[in-house]
Amino acid sequence: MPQESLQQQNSFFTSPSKRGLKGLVSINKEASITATEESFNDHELAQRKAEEAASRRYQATEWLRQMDHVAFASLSPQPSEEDFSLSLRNGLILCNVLNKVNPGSVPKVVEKPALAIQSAEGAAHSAIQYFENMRNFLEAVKDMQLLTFEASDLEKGGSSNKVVDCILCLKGFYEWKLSGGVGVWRYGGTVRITSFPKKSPSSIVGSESADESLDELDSSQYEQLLEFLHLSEDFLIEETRTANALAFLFDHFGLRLLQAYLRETNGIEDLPLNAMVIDTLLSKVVKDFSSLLVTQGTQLGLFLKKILKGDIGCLSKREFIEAISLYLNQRSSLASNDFSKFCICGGKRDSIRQNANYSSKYAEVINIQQKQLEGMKYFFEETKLEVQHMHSEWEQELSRLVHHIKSLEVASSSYHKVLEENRLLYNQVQDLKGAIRVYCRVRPFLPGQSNVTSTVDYIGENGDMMVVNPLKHGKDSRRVFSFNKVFGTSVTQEQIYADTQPLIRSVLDGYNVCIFAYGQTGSGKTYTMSGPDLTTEETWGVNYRALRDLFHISKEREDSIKYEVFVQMIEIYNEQVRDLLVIDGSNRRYPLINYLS
Ligand SMILES: Nc1ncnc2c1ncn2[C@@H]1O[C@H](COP(=O)(O)OP(=O)(O)OP(=O)(O)O)[C@@H](O)[C@H]1O
Repeated sequence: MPQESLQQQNSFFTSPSKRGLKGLVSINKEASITATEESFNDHELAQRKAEEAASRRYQATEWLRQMDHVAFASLSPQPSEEDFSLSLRNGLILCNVLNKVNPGSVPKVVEKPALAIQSAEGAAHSAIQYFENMRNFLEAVKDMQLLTFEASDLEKGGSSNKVVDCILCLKGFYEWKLSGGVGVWRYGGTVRITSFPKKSPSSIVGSESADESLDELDSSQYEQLLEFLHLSEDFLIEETRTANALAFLFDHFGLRLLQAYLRETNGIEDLPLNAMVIDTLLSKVVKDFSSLLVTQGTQLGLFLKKILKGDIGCLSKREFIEAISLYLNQRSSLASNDFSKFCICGGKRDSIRQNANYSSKYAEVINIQQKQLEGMKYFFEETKLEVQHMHSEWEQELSRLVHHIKSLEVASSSYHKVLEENRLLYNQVQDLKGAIRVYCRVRPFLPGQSNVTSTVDYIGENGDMMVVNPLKHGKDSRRVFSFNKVFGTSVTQEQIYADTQPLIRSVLDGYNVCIFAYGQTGSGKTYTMSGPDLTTEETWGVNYRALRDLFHISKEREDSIKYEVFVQMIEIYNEQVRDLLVIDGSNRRYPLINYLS
């Protein structure tokens, strides 16, 4: 459908690649519109075109009325085509509006409201009187490379559509400028390419509503079209850079803002950062970024006007470009103007554009580096604080440890003192008990000796023992012997060792101790000193129990004292000393030492 095709063409602001393609697409669609139009009812089509033209005319009129008080007074909100042309024919409204859009474009405007007689009869006189206005307006518009029209288009039989196109184009340019002049601009839904050939046929560039169909394109227009498409490619490259820079700026700024929200918004940590929350935050960021662009554009405009000393009201093109260069240099030196290169639209002199690009790129690099530096500085400060904090914590911990160690030292020295005292007392007790102690153990009868009568008559608690000699009579038959202690036949190995054990500890405190068994053959010396069964701990004799305690105590004291234990086991038999630890059966004579641990 033709209407749909037009809507599709009018409803985009797409990526550069899509826009690059659009030049071709729009022409093809216009051709298809022309072909399809024939199948439509002529009347219906004409009516629709008239409605569309009227709608665009009202749109242009509304804007003119907003921009200029003369237009407000002389133009009705919805003028007929004739009234519209008549009101604009003297060029006064157009010049006034153009000077507002681009101050100084028409330096001299013939302004005699009294003579602005709005009547069909006075049109010729008015056209002559204000011919200068119209000429100046058309030249200025052409200089600005906007859509233009012929003066005759405002006369009877002329095409007011071209005039409407020119005004809407001017409107689009004005709005684009107000929003900061970034990138490309559009009017009536059509992207305006800001790059033109030296002799640009501005009347066809981007003019969707032009009445001409593809069929009507003559060869020169076709060449112009090809030139336009070629230039579109150049523009495409330039615009891709612009788009990349904008994408970078947005990413940088957007992510910074997002980061700031996440850091500074209270209670955000309670929110689950799911896709919906991220989307919401990002849409807020996008909104902020958009408003920043608009604000920045407005401020830029104000700043430029200030630099240009707006009260002068007019400057030559060269002066204006010089002022922009000056402004860019100032902004570059401040290293904070990411948008500077977009302030100059395409189509200007190459040298100016290159300077602006270099300046802008330089500013961009400096800006990025400065931001990185700021980030590093911030990070450095944070790390420094962290290190200082850790340092003070370590110092506190260290002083606590030093204090603790000192108190331990004090406690340790006291402990050693007490321990020493304890040892002294202990060994004094052992001395008091007697340096030489003699114990007597009575061996039970061996199996098979049950009929024999024991010679031990009585064993006293104080170490006395009475022995009966059946071969003697009277007083001589009984004799009493005194020992430190007498152990009866039922005493266990453990009980025997209990009286010996304290002496083992004295050995480790540096006292000399000697334990030996004495008695006739078969009296139980081996039984008492070694024990009948080494595999059973219960039956261990004095030797093994003493060694076990020695190793146990030396283990307990290993942190403070290191003991070396040597063992030797000897037997004195028939007045000969023999080594009992020799295992080859040679019974080598003393001294021979075996090292145990
Ligand atoms: N208190 C005891 N209870 C039970 N049996 C014992 C006791 N003392 C010794 N005997 C037993 O008496 C026997 C002789 O003991 P043992 O060999 O110890 O004597 P001895 O003095 O070492 O002899 P020798 O001097 O000839 O070596 C062994 O059979 C031993 O088991």
